This record gives sequence, structure tokens and C-alpha cells, in this order.
Amino acid sequence: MTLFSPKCPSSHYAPISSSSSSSKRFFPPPSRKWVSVELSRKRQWNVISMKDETISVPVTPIKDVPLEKTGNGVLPTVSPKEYHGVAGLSSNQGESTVSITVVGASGDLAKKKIFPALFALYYEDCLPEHFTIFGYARSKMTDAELRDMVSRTLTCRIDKRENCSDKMEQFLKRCFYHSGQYDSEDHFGELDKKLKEHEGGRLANRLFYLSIPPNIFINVVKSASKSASSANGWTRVIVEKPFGRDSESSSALTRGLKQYLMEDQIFRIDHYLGKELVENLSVLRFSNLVFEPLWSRQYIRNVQLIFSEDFGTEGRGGYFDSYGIIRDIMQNHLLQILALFAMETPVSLDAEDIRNEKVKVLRSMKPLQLENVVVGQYKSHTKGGITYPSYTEDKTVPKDSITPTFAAAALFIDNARWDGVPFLMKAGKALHTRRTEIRVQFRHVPGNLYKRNFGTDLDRATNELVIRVQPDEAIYLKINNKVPGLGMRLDRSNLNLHYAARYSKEIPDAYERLLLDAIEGERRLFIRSDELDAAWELFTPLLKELEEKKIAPELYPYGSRGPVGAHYLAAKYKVRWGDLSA
Ligand SMILES: NC(=O)C1=CN([C@@H]2O[C@H](COP(=O)(O)OP(=O)(O)OC[C@H]3O[C@@H](n4cnc5c(N)ncnc54)[C@H](OP(=O)(O)O)[C@@H]3O)[C@@H](O)[C@H]2O)C=CC1
Ligand SMILES: O=C1O[C@H](COP(=O)(O)O)[C@@H](O)[C@H](O)[C@H]1O
Repeated sequence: MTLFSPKCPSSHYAPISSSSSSSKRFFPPPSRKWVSVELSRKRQWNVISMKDETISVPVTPIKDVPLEKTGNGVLPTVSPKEYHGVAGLSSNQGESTVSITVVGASGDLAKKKIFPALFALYYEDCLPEHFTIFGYARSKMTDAELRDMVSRTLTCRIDKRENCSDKMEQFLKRCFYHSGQYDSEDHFGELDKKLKEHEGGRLANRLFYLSIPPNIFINVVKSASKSASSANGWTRVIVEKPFGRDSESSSALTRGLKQYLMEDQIFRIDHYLGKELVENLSVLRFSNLVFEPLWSRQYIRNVQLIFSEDFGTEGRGGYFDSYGIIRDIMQNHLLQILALFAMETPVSLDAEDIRNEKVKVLRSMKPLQLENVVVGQYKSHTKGGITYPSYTEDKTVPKDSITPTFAAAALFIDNARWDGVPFLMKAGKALHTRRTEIRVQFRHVPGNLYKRNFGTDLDRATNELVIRVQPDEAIYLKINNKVPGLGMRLDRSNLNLHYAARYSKEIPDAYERLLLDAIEGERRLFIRSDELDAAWELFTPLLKELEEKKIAPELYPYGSRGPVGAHYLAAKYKVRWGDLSA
């Protein structure tokens, strides 16, 4: 399957793109007979939805269609021919461009992740022939200075070294910079002019990546939509987390964005959804007969979602202190994994079908209870002659901060499949290791014939499926087997799919997949607003209670396994954390 070039692997599951080519992604393919045009009177573009893609056209060219016939803003269907006619796209009909504007290009995320991911896509021939990248921020920079900044963070993968420096040079030539204020329609108007020059009269598709602090999201969306949205192609906006701090602020953000954008122009990114093993979760479950029948309370004793980092907030304490680990990791990354893990089989692999199932899981869950949560904060620790600082020693953090850098929680899904099964989450910074895992502990074998060989500790003998999201990606299943020989000794072994051993290809960064999806209009891995609302409803009461009651976090030494409280919480539900021996 090819999208932009035969070399670019499609990130779609389904044959959505089997008939796609670069131009087809941006035009209604002639073979598709009808499209429906949804007209928004307040916006500068209309969204055209087909079975599996959405594109936007400007309001003005279709002004002749009588509005009174449209009912609730939905126009009668028009054929692609009519569409092209009314949209006046006759000149360069076969050609389209994509302009990607990284708003906040001078910042950490842009340098660390976005530009390198765009380069990787370029290297893989996954960007369309006509594309331009613009950096936008307040800092004064020339194009050359932006290129210099970007070039410092570009790398080629070990298996992709061929022509690497040539490719980098070609890529950098497609990168430009515009300095402007985030709330200035004039400055975005200037950007618009520059974009138009690069687009050269082709059908222009525009993607804006908001790599900026959340308090300026709406300013940017307002200015960009008024002054720099595409006049004849689609306009999409990738929004980075945090999407608010609680239900109220998140709803306010959604309302603010929706003043200027339609829901399907908003791509709320959770980069964990772009990670290879998170993508593989559904494949593992729904394409292997051996797993799906076991995927319920009948066979699964508990599920553990574990995130740990072996470094502190270093440098990001300012942001982190007003959010804390529950908002930073649990409410989004771990909860998204949980929803994918626990959802029912979707009707199809279409984005809406998957997101419908995920939201059902979230809405079946009970809001978190304080008694099911443990919070911690790292303190200074000296090891091997090196002293590691406490969280509150970070210069950007108030000395008396009680923001949790660690949390463990027990969550429950009130539905027939998962009733009574504890889903335990654990997330922490400055722990002993960097690792993200999903651990599935199965029930004990009833009437186990081999009890004698295992002794009284039946937990040791139960099967455990581990999906190691990172690092060193792997999926392994702990099983019991006989030690070869004349005796009858049992042993624990791993059936191990170790990615590095199985595949020679390096795994792409999550941002590559997600950027490609946003360019293609694939929404499966982005968060829909109802999912976001449901996620916040689970965490908001707890977050408020923690703040109102000023719950002091349990201190744990930098580099340790976190507070002991996490073990008591697990024990309350007869669970032992699976990562203890790791
Ligand atoms: N960094 C990371 O690893 C991750 C970041 N994120 C999210 O991505 C977004 C960007 O993150 P990151 O790059 O770290 O952010 P930065 O703090 O580096 O900010 C990005 C750019 O925004 C501008 N900016 C910063 N603060 C302000 C302000 N108060 N008012 C106006 N402009 C400001 C600056 O550009 P200039 O001054 O030139 O205008 C800065 O270079 C944030 O929403 C963050 O939460 C999400 C996951 C990981
Ligand atoms: O979103 C975030 O994620 C990073 C961890 O991402 P990873 O891909 O490196 O695992 C985390 O450090 C950061 O605090 C958080 O905002």
C-alpha cells in the first residue's frame, strides 16, 4: 500500500488507502461518486466528508448554493465534478501541497521531536512532493538560523544512513521561519502570504502544530484561522497536551477551539498512542484467537499499567508543578492505553468505530477514589558519590510544593467484561528505571495438578503477559514448563517476542506516525472531545480532593522504586506489582 510514494509505508490498518496516491489523499477521487458538504457559516472553510476522508473547501466559492435548502448547515450532496467546478480549482487540479507550520518552533518539543519526525518522514518519502515547513514563534530568527537550529537535532536511523547528509540538506531547504506574535492576525496574515508563495497556486492543505504552552492555544487558533487558513484545501490543527487541568478548563478549551475549528480539524495528540507497541495492542488481541477468549474477568486477575522514568523534572519543573504526574501521565497516556486494552471489538478499524469503543470503556469506569490512590514525591538521594536533587530543589519548583511526582491508583470498569478486575496504574519520575509496560496477570489454574511443585505461592505460577512499550520493545508471556530431564521440576519461562531480535528495522518515533496520520486525515490515534471529557470526569474529583485537602505526598528517594504505599494499595486488591523483579 502506498500513500505518497511507493517507499512510504502506510500507517493505516484497513484498505482505506489501498487506492490512494498522493493527489488522491487531497482530492475527492473521481471514482467516489458523492460527497456531502457541511457548511459552516462562521468559518472560512467547509468540511467535505466522504466515507473515509474529509477535506475542506472555502466558503466563498460555494456561496451560490442556496442556504435555505441546507437544513442544519448540511448542503445537498454534490458530485466531485460539481465540487471542482464550484470550488474553482481548475488551474492546478492535479497538484496539491501541504504546508506544515510548527507554532512554537523555537521550543523544546519542536527541536526534540517535531522537526526530527518531519525529517524522518521526508527520508522515508512519506511527505508529498510539494511540501513546505514553516517555523513560527516570537523569537527573531532568519531561515538560515532556523535551519541551523533544526540541523542540530536531525539524525538518521542506523538502518537509514544512505545519503543521510544529502537528504538533510534537501530537507532543510524546505524549512522556513516566520517570526510573529501568537495573537496577531496581521502576523499570521504575513505568514499566509509566505505560505501562498510556496504553494504556487496549487491546492493548498495546511497543518498547524501547536507546540506552545496551552494558555496561548486559543489566541493562535483564532489568529491562524482568521488569517492563515487554507483558501482551497484543508486546514488542520494538532494540539499538544495538556488539554486543560480538569473537566471545566478542558471544556473551556474545547469550546474555545470549536469557535474557530470543527471537531474533525482538531487533532489532539497523545504521543503514547503513536508508540509501536500501543498500536500493536489491538492487533495482538483481535488477530490472535488465543488471546481474545481470555480477555475478561473470567481469566484475567488484574491489569497493570506502569510508567517509570529514571530522571526527574529537570528543566520542566515550571510546567510540571502546576500539573503533577496524575495529569501528566495517568489521565492521558495510561488511561488511553487502558481504554484500548479494555474496549470491546470495534465494528471496524475506522477511527470513529475505535473511538466509540474507547469512550464506552471510559464512561463505564468509576471516578477515582482517594482511598484508591497513593501519591509520592522524590527526595534527594546520594548514590555512588553522586547526589541527586529532590523535586523541590528544582529551581523552577516552589520549595513547599506538594505536587506528586509519583502516583499509584486502582481503577475499575463497571461492565460485564471487567467487573471486579483491578486496573492498577503506577507512574513516577526519578525512579530506578525508565520503562513503560502493560502487565496482565491471569488467574490461578483451578485445581492445579502441579501445586506440589509450586508450593504455596500460587502467584508465582500464574501466567503473565507483558507488553513492554519501551525501551527495548517486547511482548512476552510467562509460562510454566518442565525442566528437561528425568525428574519433574517445573520452571518459569518466557515465550518472548523481542523486537530487536525479530526485526532488523528500527522502530519509528511516535511523532512520525502521528504527523503522517494528521497529514493523511487519519484520526484513529487522536483524542476525540467526548473521550477527553470522559477522561477528565474520572480524574477531576480526585484531583480537586487532593488539592483541597492538601494531601502530602509520601517521599521516596531519587532512583528508588517509589513509595511503599504503592505496595499496600496493590495488596488491598490482592495484587503484587509485576515489575518487582525487573
Ligand atoms: N517538551 C516536551 O517534551 C513535551 C511538551 N509537550 C507540550 O508541548 C507544548 C510545547 O512544549 P515545549 O516545546 O516544551 O514548550 P516551551 O516552553 O519550550 O515553549 C515553546 C515555545 O513557546 C513560546 N513560549 C513559551 N512560553 C511562552 C509564554 N508564556 N507565552 C508565549 N509564548 C511562550 C516560546 O517561543 P518564543 O518565545 O520564541 O515565542 C517557546 O520556544 C506544550 O504544550 C507542552 O506541554 C507535551 C509533551 C512533551
Ligand atoms: O507527555 C509526556 O511524556 C514524557 C515521556 O514520553 P516518552 O515518550 O519519552 O516516554 C514525559 O517525560 C513528560 O513528563 C510528559 O509530559
